[in-house]
Amino acid sequence: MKRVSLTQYLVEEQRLHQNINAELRLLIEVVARACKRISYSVSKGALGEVLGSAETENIQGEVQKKLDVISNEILLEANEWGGHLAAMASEEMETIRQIPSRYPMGEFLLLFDPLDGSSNIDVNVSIGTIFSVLKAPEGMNQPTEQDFLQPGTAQVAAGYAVYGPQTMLVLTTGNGVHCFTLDREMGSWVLTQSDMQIPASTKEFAINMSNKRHWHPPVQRYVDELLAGETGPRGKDFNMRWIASMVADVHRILNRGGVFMYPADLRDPQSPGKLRLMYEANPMAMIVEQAGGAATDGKGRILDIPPTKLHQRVPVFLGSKEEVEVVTGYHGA
Ligand SMILES: O=P(O)(O)OC[C@H]1O[C@](O)(COP(=O)(O)O)[C@@H](O)[C@@H]1O
Ligand SMILES: [Mg+2]
Ligand SMILES: [Mg+2]
Repeated sequence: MKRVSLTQYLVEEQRLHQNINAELRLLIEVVARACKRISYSVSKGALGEVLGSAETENIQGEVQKKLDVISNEILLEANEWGGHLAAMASEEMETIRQIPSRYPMGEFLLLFDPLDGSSNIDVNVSIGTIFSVLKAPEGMNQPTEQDFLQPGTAQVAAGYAVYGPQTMLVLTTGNGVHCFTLDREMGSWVLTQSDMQIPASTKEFAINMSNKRHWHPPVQRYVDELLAGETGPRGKDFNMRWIASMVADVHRILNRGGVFMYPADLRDPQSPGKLRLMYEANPMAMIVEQAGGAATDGKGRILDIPPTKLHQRVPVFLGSKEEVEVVTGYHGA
């Protein structure tokens, strides 16, 4: 097998499509290097004293795990001196992080969920890192939070690393979705899947069923029909999977299809769901669409949502196109 490294892929992509300039390539390489470091910390577990709670709270009011904090620090430190970024935003930080003035300011904005699936850290189940890249507005002096509030369609790149049995990096720069596997001996990312495609139809769904009694009627109806199986209105049996790490659930769907749902529910009518638009929904929606799938908030395309705040939450329905269309249709879209 001819081995293609991440750098070779990025250089070739620029040669063919002119969509990854040197600054963007550097940014992606720095993020990938940071993910490699996070992967090493994750794999050390108790030996590296990285498990357990940090006993601090993040801006979302969630108790942080040590690895949430460590991963956030790794990504901040790796990116602040690179010269490719104007500023960063993280699920774990209240507001944006400027690049220190001693470093040159670059043309991109980076957003990340440094450690996705925190509840799985201490039980050795797949977790990940999600990132999104936007262009900084032209002529900007010091970036502000407002500069980050761009719709998902404005993303120039999105990706995630999944720390599972293998560590993988899944990336899109708007020209298909490609997967790189970390070769630990060589310390390099090797292209192992090109042009990943999500099958349009599926017999698998992913949702946290324990919230069923709180769901809105369209979600109740949709999932009841799936559960009714072969003799129900859908005429086929569906299987269910729920890992509780979005990265791992989306990675499965990219590989064999499926529909992933995290709806808003009746518990808190003010809260539009659990997942965060800027760090989770937008980058995953870009990846899923680039792989031929669909991603909506039940009403419309996630990538078209105009963000109003950095830590905004949204309902999410994504994956195999036919199923996303059915559940979105039930919301009256
Ligand atoms: O525990 P629940 O309610 O099933 O939620 C699981 C969801 O929450 C998340 O873990 C949120 O991510 P964080 O760990 O980054 O907060 C998703 O990855 C996952 O899909
Ligand atoms: Mg997350
Ligand atoms: Mg997280």
